[in-house]
Order: sequence, then C-alpha cells, then structure tokens
Amino acid sequence: MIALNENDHWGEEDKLQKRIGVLLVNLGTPEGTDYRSIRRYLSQFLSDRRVIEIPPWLWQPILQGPILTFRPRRLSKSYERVWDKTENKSPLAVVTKRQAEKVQDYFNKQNVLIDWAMRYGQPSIAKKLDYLKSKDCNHILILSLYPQYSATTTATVNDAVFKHLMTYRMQPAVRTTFSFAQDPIYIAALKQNIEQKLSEYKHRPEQILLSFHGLPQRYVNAGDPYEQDCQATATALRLAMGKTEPEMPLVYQSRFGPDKWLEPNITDIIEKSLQQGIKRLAVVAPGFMADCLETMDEINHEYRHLFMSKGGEEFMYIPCLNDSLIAINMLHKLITKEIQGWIS
Ligand SMILES: C=CC1=C(C)c2cc3[nH]c(cc4nc(cc5[nH]c(cc1n2)c(C)c5CCC(=O)O)C(CCC(=O)O)=C4C)c(C)c3C=C
Ligand SMILES: [Fe+2]
Ligand SMILES: [Fe+2]
Repeated sequence: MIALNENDHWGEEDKLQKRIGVLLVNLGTPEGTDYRSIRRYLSQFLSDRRVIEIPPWLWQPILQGPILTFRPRRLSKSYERVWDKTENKSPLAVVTKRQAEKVQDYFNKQNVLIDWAMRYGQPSIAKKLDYLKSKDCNHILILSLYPQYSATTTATVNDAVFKHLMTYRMQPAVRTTFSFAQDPIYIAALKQNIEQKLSEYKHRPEQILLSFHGLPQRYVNAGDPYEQDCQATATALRLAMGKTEPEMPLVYQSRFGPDKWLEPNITDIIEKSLQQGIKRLAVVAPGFMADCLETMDEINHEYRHLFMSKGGEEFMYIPCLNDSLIAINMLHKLITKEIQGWIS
C-alpha cells in the first residue's frame, strides 16, 4: 500500500462545490533530441508491460542492451528533422499544450479547468493530477487523446491515473474515456480537415490512405479491440466522404520489433498502388490527434521519399487535427458530452 500523506487535503474552499478538471493525455515524447533524452523516454515507454508483452526477465536485457544503445542514436536524427525550434520542444508536446490552452477558452465561463499531460515523460500525469487537486478540482475527466482504444495506449493512461490516486486520502470523482472511433463529432472533424487540406492542392488525389499506428497481431488475438476500432473509423469516414474502400484503404504504419503486426502494412500498399499506376497519393493519419514523429518523419519524410522515388508524381500529406479550429471545436463537443451530469 502506498503511504498516504497526512497533509493531503483539498483547499479551504467549500469542498461540496463541484469543480471540474479535464486532463488531455497523449503518449509522451523526449525532452530533447540528444541521445540521453531519447534513451530516458524510450526506457520508460518500452518498460511499460502493457506496451511490450514479454516477461521482463527476457525483455529488459534486450531493451537495456541493444535497443537503448542503438535506437536513440537513429531516432535523434529523425527528431531533429521535426523538432519545434521556436518552442524547443517536440511537436507532440507543443500541439497538445496548445490544444489544452485553446479548449480552455471555451470553458472559462463554466469554471472548468483544462490541462494536459503525457503518459511517458513530462508533464507527468501524477504532477498534473496534483495540480488539479491544488485547484480544488473534485471531479476529473481523463480524456485520452487516442480515438481508437488500445490497452497499449488508453488503458495504460488509466493505470497511471489510478496508481497516483492511490496516494490520495480524498479522491476526486473520476471519469475515463473508452474510444471515440466512430463518434459522429470526430468523423465530421476528420472529413472537414481532409477536405480543407486537399482543397489547397491543384489536383485531386487518386487514392487517400488512412494510416493508423500498428499493433502486434497477438495483442488483437488476445482481445485488444484496436483493429476493430480502426476499421470502424475507416468505414464511418468513407461513408461520410462518399468513398469506396479501394479509394480510401486502411493501412498500418510504425512497426516495431520482430512480431507479426497488423496488416496491411503501408509500404506494401504504396508499392501496390504504384504498380496500379497511381501517381497522386494522399495520406492522412486519423489515429493521431497531433502531428508527431510518426507522421511528420515516418509518413511525410520516409513514405514520401518511397512514393516519389518509385515513380509517384504528387504526395499529399494531410496534417493531423492538431490545434486547428476544427480540432478545438471537436474537443469542446467531446468534453461537453463526457462531463454531462457534472455541469448544468
Ligand atoms: C510494441 C511497441 C509499440 C506499440 C504497441 C505502440 C502502440 C501505439 N503507439 C501509438 C502512438 C505513438 N507511438 C509513437 C512512437 C513510438 N511507438 C513505439 C512503439 C509502440 N507503439 C516506439 C518505439 C515509438 C518511438 C519512435 C520509434 O522508436 O520508432 C508516437 C510518437 C511519439 C513522438 O515523440 O512523437 C505516437 C504518437 C499508438 C496510437 C499506439 C496504439 C496502437
Ligand atoms: Fe507507438
Ligand atoms: Fe516510427
């Protein structure tokens, strides 16, 4: 049992008054592009037993040995390419912070406090829960910024939240979110964002790839609903946009390790599309609420190069929802729905 702090109390304000805090949580990212920062981040992330389902006695020597020796060096160059030089932060952190700040403007009148945290690295979930507590928030909504549920993302956010709440004598009321994979509010935002971004190009793409972060197949076999959620998003989005599956196929990216991952892999589909004579390709990543290493570098750098070097003529990367007006409106609606009954 974690020791409770004797001075653990809420502010001296009326404790019965409802005060709502909302914590937007995303994955996490290194604090810098140097070897040490990336190593620290990967070590925490890849030691999460929800992320890597291999017994620690077997996994830790591999992680602490070859992976944390070589991978940070390679990633350093990738993070350098996407780093926000003005803020001196990773794009994932910059965007998540802006999302929280902009959504806060919508909730000022209702006295709802919006903040953000990262599951791995900083600002930590523990630190931000303490902050919300110091502001007398006795009702807290945890909004995991993953539209598709996975135990490797959403569940591990909840683990971190409840683990920290074990240290509280007086716990707030807490709501967590499951997924919003086929929520009409999210699908409408995706559609609007895609149409807006594509209208900036002279030509229409012949195909739009819906690229989702991958997952080991055995996690899905064990009951993770992630694949189903990705398919639900793809189906709803095609329906909303009047597109067929060949016009808008679902693909998976970001493989890691030797396991079998969800199929089809994005590189195989890019090759196939090239063989079919497709010259103008668009790619959007609906599972990412913010542009990050996996979209800016992996898609917009690596796969752009793959497509263009093998005969493609135009590669249209459609940015994520980020802190656009479309995204902030969407988050406002989602939060309003999730805090129903807490607010009049
Ligand atoms: C077994 C390993 C991994 C699983 C399972 C996994 C699931 C998963 N990840 C995201 C979202 C993001 N992942 C990001 C980076 C990233 N992911 C993994 C591994 C797994 N992810 C690694 C090792 C990395 C680091 C980069 C690399 O080494 O290639 C990021 C970007 C972070 C950033 O700093 O920008 C995001 C976002 C989801 C949604 C998901 C669920 C299926
Ligand atoms: Fe990942
Ligand atoms: Fe990657």
